[in-house]
Amino acid sequence: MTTVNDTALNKAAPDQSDARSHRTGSGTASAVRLDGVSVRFRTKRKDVTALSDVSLDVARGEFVAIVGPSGCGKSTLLKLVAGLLAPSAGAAVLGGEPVRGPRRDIGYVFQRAALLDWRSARRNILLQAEMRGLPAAAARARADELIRMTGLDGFEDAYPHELSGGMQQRVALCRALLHEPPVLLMDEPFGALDALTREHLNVELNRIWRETGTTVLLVTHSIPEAVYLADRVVVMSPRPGTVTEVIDVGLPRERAYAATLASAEFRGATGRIRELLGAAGAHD
Ligand SMILES: Nc1ncnc2c1ncn2[C@@H]1O[C@H](COP(=O)(O)OP(=O)(O)OP(=O)(O)O)[C@@H](O)[C@H]1O
Repeated sequence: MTTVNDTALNKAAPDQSDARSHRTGSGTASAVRLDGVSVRFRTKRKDVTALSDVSLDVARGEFVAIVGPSGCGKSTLLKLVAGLLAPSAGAAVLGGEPVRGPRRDIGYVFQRAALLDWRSARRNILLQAEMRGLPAAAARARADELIRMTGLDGFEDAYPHELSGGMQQRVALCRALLHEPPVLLMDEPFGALDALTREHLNVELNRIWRETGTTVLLVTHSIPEAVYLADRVVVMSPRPGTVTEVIDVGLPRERAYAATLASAEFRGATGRIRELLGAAGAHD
């Protein structure tokens, strides 16, 4: 398994993981792969098949968004990649290595920032380094870089209650990126924010993704958010979740917000996704 010591705070990490990463049949480096994955939950009352035969190949540096009706297994899919869940069938492969348990070479951002109230923004970010036993000076330098990148300068010493919801999510994003994970998993990270803040954070995330070169898997309920941010959008069916279609957005990676939303590619992709989700009876 790739450990944090292999990659953390090491500028050369992406190249190293490239050397290790699995090569697919087409010859592209694959950051995340799901091979015919199914997940079945057995509880006392009933069995639930959350995912059924899901296959997906995400290239290094790619941004993939996942949309689908509530309960179709989107969070389950991210947990599989993180190694927090084992598949009932099939396999997840991360950085060329089969996922056999919790992986440390990922960053995870959830809907709620889950910051520690008694720690400042900077010290919440540095928690990642403390938990991983990373060298303190390098971690502080990286935290400062991320604080600048996310526009949190001036708020480093503020406590969570002194930060807006959007700022708290920025802190959570910095914490998830501190150890320079090759793969960032985001589960509805902006779902609790107001529309304007969400828009700002979409623009920032697009820039941060381009600057860091991190592979991103984003679960979202927002079709415009998925299309604005992603190279490809995976549309899933109602439970048991399967891949209905993968939409290639076909936009350049650098995306001015208003111009992107007005583009034919954006309208085409959002229209197609609405059609697919509508056909599944899952979306207005
Ligand atoms: N630990 C668990 N035990 C039993 N069932 C579970 C467990 N985790 C998830 N499920 C079930 O698996 C299905 C998929 O859940 P999951 O949270 O992945 O869906 P989702 O697409 O992320 O939903 P939402 O969009 O509402 O967040 C649901 O029916 C859920 O009830």
